[in-house]
Amino acid sequence: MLNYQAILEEIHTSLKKTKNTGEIASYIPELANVPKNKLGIHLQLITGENYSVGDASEKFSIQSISKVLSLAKAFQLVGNDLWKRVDVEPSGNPFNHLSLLELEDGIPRNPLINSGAIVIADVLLSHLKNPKEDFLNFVRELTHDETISYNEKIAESERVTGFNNYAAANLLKAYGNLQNKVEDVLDFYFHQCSIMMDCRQLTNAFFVFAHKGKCIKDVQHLTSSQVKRINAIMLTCGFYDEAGEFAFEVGLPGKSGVGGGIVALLPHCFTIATWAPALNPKGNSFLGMQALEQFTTKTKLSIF
Ligand SMILES: NC(=O)CC[C@H](N)C(=O)O
Repeated sequence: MLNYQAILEEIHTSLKKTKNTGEIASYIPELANVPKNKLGIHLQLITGENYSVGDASEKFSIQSISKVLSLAKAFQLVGNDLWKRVDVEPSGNPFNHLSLLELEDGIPRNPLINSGAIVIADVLLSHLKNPKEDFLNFVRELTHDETISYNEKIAESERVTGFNNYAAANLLKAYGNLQNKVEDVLDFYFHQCSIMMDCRQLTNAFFVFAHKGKCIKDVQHLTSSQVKRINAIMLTCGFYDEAGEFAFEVGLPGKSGVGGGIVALLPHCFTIATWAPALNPKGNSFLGMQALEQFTTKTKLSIF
């Protein structure tokens, strides 16, 4: 039997000694206020045991990690029709690149790059009565946690500096792949990215992807086929142009965000979340990637 607590502590100790060459994302000014040296890891086994180390109970902005949750809600609402508007291929490009979007007639490569997530936001706007409220309720239902909320300051900070996302949304609109107003879709998108969670809450939220669509309280939210597809998209697209590297080093489906969070999972076994806000040049947490590499190497638990 593995001593998970001891393993997490070993990883934490070793990474605290590592020179952190990552940089905090400052293109969203409000994110730049977070101390660089934070490091938290939380592990939740499918059997319900929990293990924590470091700053695992401090909340941070989940940013692009929210794209998996919005994808899950949209997939639940419209099923396979979703794939008419967004593809499922890795982009091999940074999360905010637009060149492929133009080459491919306004169909984003996948739902986890910004343009793809903006299309998903548009789908949710068209299908939810009170989009921001209903989406937040979905996240709260998955986690059974009413304390999870948007961070209005971060959403506003991104709105006033989000020129690249405005460009993406306008391009999508020009190609006829947005039904709602650019401003409304982006308002929803900036809010979903601003959601605050700690590492433990993230392992609760992503439990559904490790447990055939059932959340921590055993309620079925997605079919096992939907979960299989979402996990495949996380594995191939969850880390943008570093998805190959993450599969190679860690070997788990997962998702990163520019707030410094990463969540990953082994189907039928566990979910794990890390938070270390300084990012590598590809926009993924510098220490978080290493923490997860060490975890799957030490435990020999990966999908491969
Ligand atoms: N990779 C990320 O976390 C990016 C999300 C961020 N809100 C953006 O759109 O730029």
